Amino acid sequence: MNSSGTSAKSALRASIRARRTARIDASRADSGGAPALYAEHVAKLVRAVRPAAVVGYAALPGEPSLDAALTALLDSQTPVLLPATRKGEPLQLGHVTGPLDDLPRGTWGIREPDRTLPAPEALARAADTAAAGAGVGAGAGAGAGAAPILVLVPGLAYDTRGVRLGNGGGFYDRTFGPQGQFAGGVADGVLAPLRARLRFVGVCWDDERTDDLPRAAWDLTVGAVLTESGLHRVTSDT
Ligand SMILES: Nc1ncnc2c1ncn2[C@@H]1O[C@H](COP(=O)(O)OP(=O)(O)OP(=O)(O)O)[C@@H](O)[C@H]1O
Repeated sequence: MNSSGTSAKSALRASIRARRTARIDASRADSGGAPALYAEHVAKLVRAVRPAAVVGYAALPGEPSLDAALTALLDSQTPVLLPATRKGEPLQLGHVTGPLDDLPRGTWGIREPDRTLPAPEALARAADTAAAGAGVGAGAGAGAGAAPILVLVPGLAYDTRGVRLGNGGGFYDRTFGPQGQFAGGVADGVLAPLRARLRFVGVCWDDERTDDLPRAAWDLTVGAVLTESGLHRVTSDT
C-alpha cells in the first residue's frame, strides 16, 4: 500500500474514533439495546455455523459490545477464547472460564484472559477438546467435516468486500492475515487444516460499513460483517 493509502487509513481512523466517542456520550443518556442485538445475531450465527469454539473480543467503550453475546455462549457451554495483545507481536488467545468482568486488564486496559497461548496452539487445543467431547478423535487436522472455529474480529470499518480497517496495531493481521502466523504453504500439515476451519466475521456498527477501504497485502479480510442490524455477507472473496 502506498503512502496515500496509509494516510487515508489514518484519516478514516480519526473520524471513526471521533464518532465512537460521540456514541459513548450519547449512550449515557440512552442505555441502548445494542448489546442485546449483537447477542441475538451472534446466537443466530452460532446456531448456523455450529463452531467448535468462538474467538471473541472484550470491547472497549465505543466498540460494539459482545459481552452479552459471549456470556450467553459461555452459559451454553460453547468454548470462548479472548485475545491478549503484546506490542508488535501476533495475538495470544486464552479460554474464558468465568465472568467477563472478572478478567484482568492488560495492555490498553483491555480485559484479557490471564492464561494464554500463541493463537495456533490455543486454537489447535480448542479444536482437539471439542473433537474429544464429540467423540470424533483429537487432532487439529481432523479434516473434512471438522467443526469451524468462528473468529469475531473487531474493526473500525469494513468495506463491501470484507476489507478491514483495524486500530492500526496490526495484531489481527499478524495473526490471521495473508502474511500472518497462519499463513504457510499448502504442505503445512498442522496449520493448513486448522486454517481451513477458521471463519472470520467482522464486527462494527452499521455506519462503519463502507464501499471501499484501502487494502494492504497483509490485511485480513472477513467473509461477513456483523452489525447491530444483522449479518452482512461480503460481495466476493478478495
Ligand atoms: N504479518 C505481519 N508481520 C509483521 N508486521 C505486520 C504483519 N501484518 C501487518 N503488520 C504490520 O502491522 C502494522 C499495522 O497494520 P494495519 O495498519 O493494516 O493494522 P490494522 O489492521 O489497522 O490493525 P489491527 O489488526 O491491530 O487492528 C503495519 O505497520 C504492518 O506492517
